[in-house]
Amino acid sequence: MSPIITGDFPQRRLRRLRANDFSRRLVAENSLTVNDLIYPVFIVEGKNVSEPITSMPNVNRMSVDVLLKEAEQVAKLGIPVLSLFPAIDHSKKSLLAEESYNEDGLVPRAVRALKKAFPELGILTDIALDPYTIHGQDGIIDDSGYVQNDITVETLIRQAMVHAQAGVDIIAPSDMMDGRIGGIRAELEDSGFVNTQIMAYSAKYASTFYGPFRDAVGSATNIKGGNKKTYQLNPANSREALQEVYQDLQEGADMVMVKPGMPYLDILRQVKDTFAVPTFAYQVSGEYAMLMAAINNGWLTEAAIMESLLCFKRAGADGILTYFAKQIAEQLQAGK
Ligand SMILES: NCc1[nH]cc(CCC(=O)O)c1CC(=O)O
Ligand SMILES: [Mg+2]
Repeated sequence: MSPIITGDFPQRRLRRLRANDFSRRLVAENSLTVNDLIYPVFIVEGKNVSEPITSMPNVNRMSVDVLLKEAEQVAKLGIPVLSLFPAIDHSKKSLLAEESYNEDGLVPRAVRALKKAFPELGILTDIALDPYTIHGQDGIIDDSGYVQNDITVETLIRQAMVHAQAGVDIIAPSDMMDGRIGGIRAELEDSGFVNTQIMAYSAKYASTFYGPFRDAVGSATNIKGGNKKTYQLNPANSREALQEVYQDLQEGADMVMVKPGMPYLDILRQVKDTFAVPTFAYQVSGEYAMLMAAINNGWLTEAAIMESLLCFKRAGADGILTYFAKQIAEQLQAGK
């Protein structure tokens, strides 16, 4: 180790700087600010709808009118980005997921309403077919149930273009098909959307921690005992995650993401150190559910939330998608 940062007791008492609040703050290596937050929300059709999600306490599915009120608070708090996840009525789901590229669908309508009311608030949309397929898989399946890559990518491109036309700021493909970033980027360029940003869910693992999300968007019952192991990464792997990130960057991603968050902090650190690009982490629904369950039982205090988010910063995240975004922004604003 460098002599500059080593030193032996008692010349160097490491506890000295920890003795006061002022010096702990002064020497803190990382901090969380409101600028690090992306707030994921669930949307549904209807008016004045706000329905609770059992496995995600305090998170509701909102109709667009309710979302606009929520977005006003989000913008006031200074949260940079809101990310939209639709729960689609079962009658609109199909094998080919045609509703995913309906110009008058729930997501494009929500994007247009949000961009009109709050032009400064960044809007991110998820690109994947799972809210729109009857089986809950992220793509189009063949007779054996296998998710087919290339025809799925064609549909994802259509979905992305509909979102771009609605005015979305950030397109975030979460489907893990090969080549989708390149396909979407080429079509955006050809259509003049040169400044539409892409945040790629690059290192997305086949995780059980997405369970509560699948309840929230209503794909859980559809996917039944199924899984997404033929396209999402194996939790045993890390070298492969770097290859995924490399490909997405080569194909035109502006930002990359690691998902889930806390169980994959090692991947986050490796991605940041290897590529030095804007890198995000998703504190997913299962992580939210775990923390809320423990907090609501009195087994953990609420301070666990801030600690969990700070760990992402320490591991190299430039920002975090978290269902706690609004709550934490309020806490930060209050100076706590
Ligand atoms: N492609 C859909 C998608 N986009 C974000 C999440 C998970 C988010 C969360 O758990 O909070 C998922 C679920 C999945 O891949 O099954
Ligand atoms: Mg890939």
